[in-house]
Amino acid sequence: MSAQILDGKATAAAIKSELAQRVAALRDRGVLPGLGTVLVGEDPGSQKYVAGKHRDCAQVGIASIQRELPATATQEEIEAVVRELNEDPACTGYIVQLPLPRGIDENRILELMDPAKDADGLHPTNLGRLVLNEPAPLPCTPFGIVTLLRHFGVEINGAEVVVVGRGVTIGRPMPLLLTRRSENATVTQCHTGTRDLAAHLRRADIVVAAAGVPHLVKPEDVKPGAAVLDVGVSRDENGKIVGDVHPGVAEVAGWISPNPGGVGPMTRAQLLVNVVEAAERQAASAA
Ligand SMILES: Nc1nc(=O)c2c([nH]1)NC[C@@H]1CN(c3ccc(C(=O)N[C@@H](CCC(=O)O)C(=O)O)cc3)C=[N+]21
Repeated sequence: MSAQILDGKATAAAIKSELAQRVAALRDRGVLPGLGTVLVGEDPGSQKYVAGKHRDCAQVGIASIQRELPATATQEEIEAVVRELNEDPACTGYIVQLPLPRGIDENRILELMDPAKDADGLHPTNLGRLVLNEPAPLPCTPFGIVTLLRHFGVEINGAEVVVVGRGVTIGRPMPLLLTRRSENATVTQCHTGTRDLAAHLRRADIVVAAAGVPHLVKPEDVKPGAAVLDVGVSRDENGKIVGDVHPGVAEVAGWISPNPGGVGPMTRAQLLVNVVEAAERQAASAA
């Protein structure tokens, strides 16, 4: 038996076609959503992701505002671009592509962003709102994972979930989303300090593997029928994506997200959701 595929590419396409209608309605009211991206340095992976985001924008009718700085950019130069996007009415939402070059204070950059334009949901005010159960743009990857599970009818309510990883973009916010009353999961967060990862994994109905360790989740550690989400995007020597989930897991799991084609496209789709919702709110408060 082989796991059912949590097809992020197809699900993202469905979300994008719904968003295209909402963007058309906004444009009829004279509002044009615009996504800004700030890319610092020449990392080929980051360039590829940012290019993908602008391609998605074109598909749904969102304007693209691209800002690129060299790897040698200073803290002050990056902050100047952030201030410029905060002021630019054409930019209704934006992201600063992470990681930033060494020596740059990432948190200070995130904090400087206008939280109303935070398309990633990573501004401290918006992460705080998530903790406080207040409406806010949600971090795109955790949001995309919840949407993907819902789309395929994977039961989240009452599920035992193991999140592997404690990074700021996925590992830390993921349990906050999953433990809301609307999701109602029980979550264990594992990380490099976890004594017996396999023991936790074996009990999980849903595994979110976001450690960035190639093939960390092995077939023998997965409960038969579990849903396994592969968030890792390590690269092998040929530049090919290697996930956190061993390919053999597909023979044990009930559902598995392919990588590529799973969580990545969902992340991008939820980014567009955040941009459109920010534009809708900005239009409502201007009216
Ligand atoms: N401020 C910020 N926000 C982010 O959302 C953010 C970031 N920084 N830094 C880097 C990570 C990485 N990330 C990905 C998004 C889409 C794919 C994606 O769509 N991947 C395709 C394949 C792409 C390929 O083949 O390289 C797929 O999975 O099918 C991957 C990775 C967003 N990130």
